[in-house]
Amino acid sequence: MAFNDDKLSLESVRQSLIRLEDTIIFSLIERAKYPLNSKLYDQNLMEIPGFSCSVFEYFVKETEALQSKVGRYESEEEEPFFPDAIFKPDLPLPKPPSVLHPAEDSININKDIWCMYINKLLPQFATEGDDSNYACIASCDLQCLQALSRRIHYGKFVAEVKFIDAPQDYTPAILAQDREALMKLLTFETVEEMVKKRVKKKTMIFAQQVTLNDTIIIKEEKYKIDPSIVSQLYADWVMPLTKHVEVEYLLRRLD
Ligand SMILES: C=C(O[C@@H]1C=C(C(=O)O)C=C[C@H]1O)C(=O)O
Repeated sequence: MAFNDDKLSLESVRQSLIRLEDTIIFSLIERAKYPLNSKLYDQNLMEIPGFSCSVFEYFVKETEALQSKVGRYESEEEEPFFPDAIFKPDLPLPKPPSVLHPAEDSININKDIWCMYINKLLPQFATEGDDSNYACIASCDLQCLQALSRRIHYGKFVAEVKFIDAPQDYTPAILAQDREALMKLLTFETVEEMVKKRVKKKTMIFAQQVTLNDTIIIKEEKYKIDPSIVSQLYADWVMPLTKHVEVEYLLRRLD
């Protein structure tokens, strides 16, 4: 994404984050087609030979194992949800370029993203019920989780460009391992306000019911997903977790 450009810049990284908003909103709209289907996430629903987990966890482990063989996790933009269940790629594909400090490898907050998504976010927008569409729903959930994880771990790239642009500002706080000072330095409240507003506006557009008559229905109850849930998701989780990743990366930037 941003590093396909000649030069990694805060502008190019922010453009990638803006594009990722579309991916997140569309994947949530897809998931919202289905009811909650809570059995999918039940750890004790059934015995899966060789696994001791929910059907969804089994689906994610097996999918990540396959995707790892084709090199998904060779990219600095991708983090697995189950790092212990992935493989080294078995195809001789070229590796994406590396632009981050090697310490990036130690930062993976997917456990927090998983808990937030299943326990907090899904119940807000998935209707109660069970339609037995487990495989389709698991696939939608994984799309949502991968998009959210990519966006949040993109904080590593944001932190890298911020450090490169102003090492004199960040170095003292890194040497002092001062999380609070780093958080203050990397926070741009006006940008965050714009993100929340843009995400709400995009959801209002993408989640409309489009018909062939001229009247586009924009009543709140007709949106495929409530736009305020998505902007709240950004305010409460996506941006704070992105900043958490930024701080964690910067703390290790001079290792
Ligand atoms: C990602 C950035 O860092 C911080 C996090 C933001 C976000 O998650 O959208 C926005 C502004 C900053 O407070 C950025 O500066 O663009």
